[in-house]
Amino acid sequence: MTRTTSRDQLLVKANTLIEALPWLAEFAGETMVIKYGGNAMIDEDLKRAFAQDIVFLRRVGIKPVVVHGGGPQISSMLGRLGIDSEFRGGLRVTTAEAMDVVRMVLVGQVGRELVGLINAHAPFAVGMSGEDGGLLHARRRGLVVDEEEVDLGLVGDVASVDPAAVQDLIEAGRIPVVATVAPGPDGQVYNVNADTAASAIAVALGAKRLVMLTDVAGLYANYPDESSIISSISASQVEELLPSLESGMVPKMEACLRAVDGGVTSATIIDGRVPHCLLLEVFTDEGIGTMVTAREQA
Ligand SMILES: Nc1ncnc2c1ncn2[C@@H]1O[C@H](COP(=O)(O)OP(=O)(O)O)[C@@H](O)[C@H]1O
Ligand SMILES: CC(=O)N[C@@H](CCC(=O)OP(=O)(O)O)C(=O)O
Repeated sequence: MTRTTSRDQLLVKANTLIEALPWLAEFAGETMVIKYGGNAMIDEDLKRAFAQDIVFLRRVGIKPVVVHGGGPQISSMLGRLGIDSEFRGGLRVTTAEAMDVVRMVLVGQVGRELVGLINAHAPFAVGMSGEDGGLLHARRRGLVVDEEEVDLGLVGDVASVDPAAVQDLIEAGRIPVVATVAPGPDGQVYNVNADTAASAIAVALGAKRLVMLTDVAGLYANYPDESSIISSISASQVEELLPSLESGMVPKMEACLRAVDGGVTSATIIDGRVPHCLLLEVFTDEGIGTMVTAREQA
């Protein structure tokens, strides 16, 4: 067989690999929490590319922990079952009936699918939920809109994280894949927003990075004005922007803030619609998406 790749093409390939070199050194042995949003799970090729990226991280000595969402998948199942649901402040108002569906879809459907996609490469992935090994404990989450308390039903905030079960899996060379439902003090299971849970888990694990895949190119200062995309922003600047943000971006930016305030070096949102976005973010100099960094020192 004759080789058809030109010398220039070979050079581009070699340069791409070499560009990764400092990042491989920087992140080897570090824990990275990757939040995979339901809106980024749009087609089979993208999901397979995501699984490849996760296995890539693991193969180069990074310790990936996947925390997944599944909002659109939950909405679709609720629709099929004829159960209404609405969002307030980016959070799903969750009745007891809806909670059964949330748990079924996140643990039994989305989580299973991701485990299968990763394990098509090697048997690394182990699925779990916030209920397993006491990973997450929830408390009822309140929301105030226009100075009025909104009842979100069975929506939980993270009260505490016990990362031991996740650490055991990491030590064994596994990749934990976490669905974000969690028990409360009353024994009731709560629906925890996946951004919120990913951030709390990243802090508890002392993760180096939190990376969140979603369905936009990043944070826009003035959404959806494309020219207002932000590549890097400090936690204090995010805090100033928060009151002007809408829908799913509110819990997402709050989660980024909590992560960097809790010691995670950076929290980045990236465009999950771009194939291999995770590799591009972690192993290229420019990265993609919006990186939230620690507050400026006073
Ligand atoms: N300022 C903003 N910048 C980017 N996206 C925004 C902004 N304000 C609101 N959004 C919305 O937030 C959505 C992402 O949040 P969400 O739907 O919760 O995603 P995911 O399922 O990935 O967690 C985007 O699709 C976009 O419609
Ligand atoms: C309280 C709350 O809103 N929970 C989310 C949990 C799933 C999630 O967060 O999914 P994404 O990451 O895909 O948005 C929900 O019910 O949709």
